[in-house]
Order: sequence, then structure tokens, then C-alpha cells
Amino acid sequence: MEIISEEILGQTIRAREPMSHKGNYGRVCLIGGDQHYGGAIILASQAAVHSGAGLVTTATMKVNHGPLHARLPEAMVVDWSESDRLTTSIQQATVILIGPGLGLATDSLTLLKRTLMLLTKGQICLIDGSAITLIADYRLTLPDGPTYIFTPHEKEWERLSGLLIENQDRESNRLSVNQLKGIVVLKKHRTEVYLADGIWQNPLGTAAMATGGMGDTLAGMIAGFVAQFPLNNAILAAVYLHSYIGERLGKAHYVVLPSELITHISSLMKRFEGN
Ligand SMILES: NC(=O)C1=CN([C@@H]2O[C@H](COP(=O)(O)OP(=O)(O)OC[C@H]3O[C@@H](n4cnc5c(N)ncnc54)[C@H](O)[C@@H]3O)[C@@H](O)[C@H]2O)[C@@H](O)CC1
Ligand SMILES: Nc1ncnc2c1ncn2[C@@H]1O[C@H](COP(=O)(O)OP(=O)(O)O)[C@@H](O)[C@H]1O
Ligand SMILES: [Mg+2]
Repeated sequence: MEIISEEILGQTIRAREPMSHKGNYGRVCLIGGDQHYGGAIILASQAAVHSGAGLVTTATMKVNHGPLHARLPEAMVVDWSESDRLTTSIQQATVILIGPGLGLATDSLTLLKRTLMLLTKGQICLIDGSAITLIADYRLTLPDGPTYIFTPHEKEWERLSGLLIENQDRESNRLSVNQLKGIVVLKKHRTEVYLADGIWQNPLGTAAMATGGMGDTLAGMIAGFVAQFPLNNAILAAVYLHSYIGERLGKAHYVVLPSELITHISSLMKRFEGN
């Protein structure tokens, strides 16, 4: 197992080409946010935009449209029950993130199944929060073709892998990850990233980050990073930078609010950008 270090940031976050445009920085489609958890998809969308994703579309329950637009006019919004528009947004996306605040209702399950069916080869699909729980509860199989990134916390990983939290050692995790045919970001105090060819541990992070919405924020950051940078490095850099900011803010704050962390992403990306 290797430890992620600060060099990953300069190696991954590149200075932008002068002639580039938003189309060069990925189209991210985020799906989630029911009537109870609108904040989760708002945070994920903000994190994707602040990480530099070129175009962001958020498919969420209609009740969340006003709040999302008020906080993040950069995002386009789709009513997740409008199936034609949703289909187009998913088909046009280079990166799809499903799960933050999706909820576990029948409609959410239907939406998840429809999304999975629409995915094609070359797309990157991040699976977080409720989407992980639904896949575990209903034993959904994921179509071959897309690249899958799961971002479970330990309890979600227990549901998905069948491994009790106390049995989640690296060897057992590796075997379960291999069966999933995806990348797993196992979130905890010292988050572990299971790539196809190795396991990486994040050395950063603090209990000041233990507050609702912090994982939704990480999911949005990973989505923004994989939309722009090479896959494995993008995941490692997003995980590292999320905790780097969290630790810095945690020195002066008892609790770090995800919405505050998000406001620091872009300035730190600028500080660490490589050529
Ligand atoms: N503002 C919002 O709208 C929020 C919405 N959220 C959404 O709520 C849905 C349910 O997610 P939750 O994670 O809250 O609920 P879950 O029921 O999936 O998991 C939370 C439980 O797991 C346990 N647990 C064990 N190890 C853990 C670890 N390392 N990290 C975190 N929890 C651990 C906790 O004690 C807790 O009881 C998701 O869709 C999520 O995106 C949450 O992110 C909270 C904030
Ligand atoms: N004690 C801690 N030390 C380091 N990181 C933490 C700690 N508690 C939470 N985090 C981080 O905060 C995030 C929490 O994710 P998650 O539980 O999915 O939150 P939510 O679903 O509420 O958004 C993860 O990235 C996790 O690593
Ligand atoms: Mg979560």
C-alpha cells in the first residue's frame, strides 16, 4: 500500500491551455437530491463546479431547483422526472455522478436503474451515497463498458461488500473490489483508494470533517477532477486535496462546513497547478 503525497497535486492539476474552452473540461451530470436531501446534491454540484468541470448539469427533484440555482447559477438543472431531458443529459455527459441525497424510494431505484442502462463505454460513472445502498439492497448488476468509481463510507461498504466494518482489512477489501470491477474510494479517517493496480492511503483528514455533506462534497470534487485529468491521478488528487483543505480549516475551526471547504478548492488548485 502506498501513501498519497502532495506531489500528486502538481502532477495532476495542469495549467490550462490558453485556447481551451469549457468543452475541454468535461460535462458532468449529477443525479440526486430528493425532498429530504436537496443539500447533498447542491454540495456535490458546487464541488464539481469549483473543481473546474466545464459544464455541470444537475438532475434533481423539482423542489430543489430554486435553491440550487440560487446558490449555483453555473449549474444547469433538469427535473429528474422529465425522462427525455434526463436521458439527453446522461448521454451527453462524460462523467455521471449518481447518489448524493438520491434517497431509497421506489422512484429513486427506478431512476438509478434507468441511469445505469443508459451508460455507454467511455463514460465514467461515480456511485455514491444512496445509490450504493440501493445497489447493495437490490443486488443490481452494472452493465459492462463504463468505468465505475464507488465512494462508500465504511457502513456503505459493509452493505455493498458484505464485509462487516471490523472485517474490512485490505486483503478482504481487495477481493471484494475485484468482484465489483470498479475503483473503490473507501472513506474513513484514513481513506483508502482501491485502484486496479494498487491501494493508496490518504494521510490527511480530521474529525473536524465529520459532518453531514462532507462526502457529497468529495464526490463532486472527484467528478470534477476525473472530468479534466487522467483517471487514477484525478481520484487520488481529489481525495488528497479535500482532506488537505479540511485539515487546514480544521486548525482554526472546531467543525469544517462542506460549503466552506468548497470555497477553497479553486484557489488551492491554482496554488498547486503544474505545467
Ligand atoms: N444535507 C444533506 O442533504 C445530506 C444528505 N445526505 C445523504 O443522505 C443519504 C444517506 O447517507 P448517510 O451516510 O447519512 O446514511 P447511511 O445510513 O448510509 O450511513 C450512515 C451510518 O453509517 C454509520 N457509519 C459507520 N462508519 C461510518 C463512516 N466511516 N462514515 C460515515 N458513517 C459511518 C454512521 O454511524 C451512520 O449511522 C445519502 O444519500 C447522502 O448523500 C448525507 O450526506 C448527509 C447530508
Ligand atoms: N474523523 C475523520 N477523519 C478524517 N476524515 C473524515 C473524518 N470523518 C469524516 N471524514 C471524511 O468526511 C467524508 C464523509 O463522507 P460521508 O460519510 O459519505 O458524508 P456525507 O454522506 O454526509 O456527505 C469522507 O471523505 C471522510 O473521509
Ligand atoms: Mg455519503
